[in-house]
Amino acid sequence: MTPTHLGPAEHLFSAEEVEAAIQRMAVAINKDLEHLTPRRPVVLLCVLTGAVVVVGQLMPHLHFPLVLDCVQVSRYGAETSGGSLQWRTRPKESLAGAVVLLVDDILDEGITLQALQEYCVAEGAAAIHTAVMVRKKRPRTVEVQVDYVGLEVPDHFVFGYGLDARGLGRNAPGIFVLLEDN
Ligand SMILES: O=P(O)(O)OC[C@H]1O[C@H](OP(=O)(O)OP(=O)(O)O)[C@H](O)[C@@H]1O
Ligand SMILES: Nc1nc2[nH]cnc2c(=O)[nH]1
Repeated sequence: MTPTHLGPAEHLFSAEEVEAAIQRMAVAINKDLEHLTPRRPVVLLCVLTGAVVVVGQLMPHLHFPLVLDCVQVSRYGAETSGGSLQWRTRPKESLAGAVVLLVDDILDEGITLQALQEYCVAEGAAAIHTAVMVRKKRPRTVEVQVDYVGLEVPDHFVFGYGLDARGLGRNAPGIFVLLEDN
């Protein structure tokens, strides 16, 4: 169902398609991480706010010991183009020596994920794995390594499944293109 209160939108992926993609990501992540025997559980870092939905769906499919923590950064706010990265909340877990699984909803320019990877390195993470629910098909502003990708979306502003359109639409059941901004 297309949410009408956000204006005209194009439906890209249904909830079922997104859930299937998240499950495929979980299979790939399990393959890489469930046979590790780290001295401590994997630290799953949920990149708030948008990743809350993908993390909630991914976690029950992950079959290795993990602790959930979050980091909150923002560079879009109510806009559809990004600005400078604002740090809101840092992780509570120590990342020193930890295997970190960074999970975000979208990779667009790559600035957010790159900054978070640099943060994890600076905090002494032993290994960093990165997963995004959707990756935008566009040239990246910065070089960034992504290990697990759910779905590819065209170079338009998208919302749904945790992704917002001016603060709304995070609960939209699927992924949509916001037409009036594209
Ligand atoms: O690859 P980039 O161009 O850096 O963009 C990706 C980031 O943009 C969105 O966050 P946003 O700043 O909108 O915060 P939010 O998660 O609170 O919506 C999204 O959740 C990613 O973290
Ligand atoms: N909601 C949303 N957030 C983003 N952050 C970077 N790109 C996007 C996008 O297309 N939609």
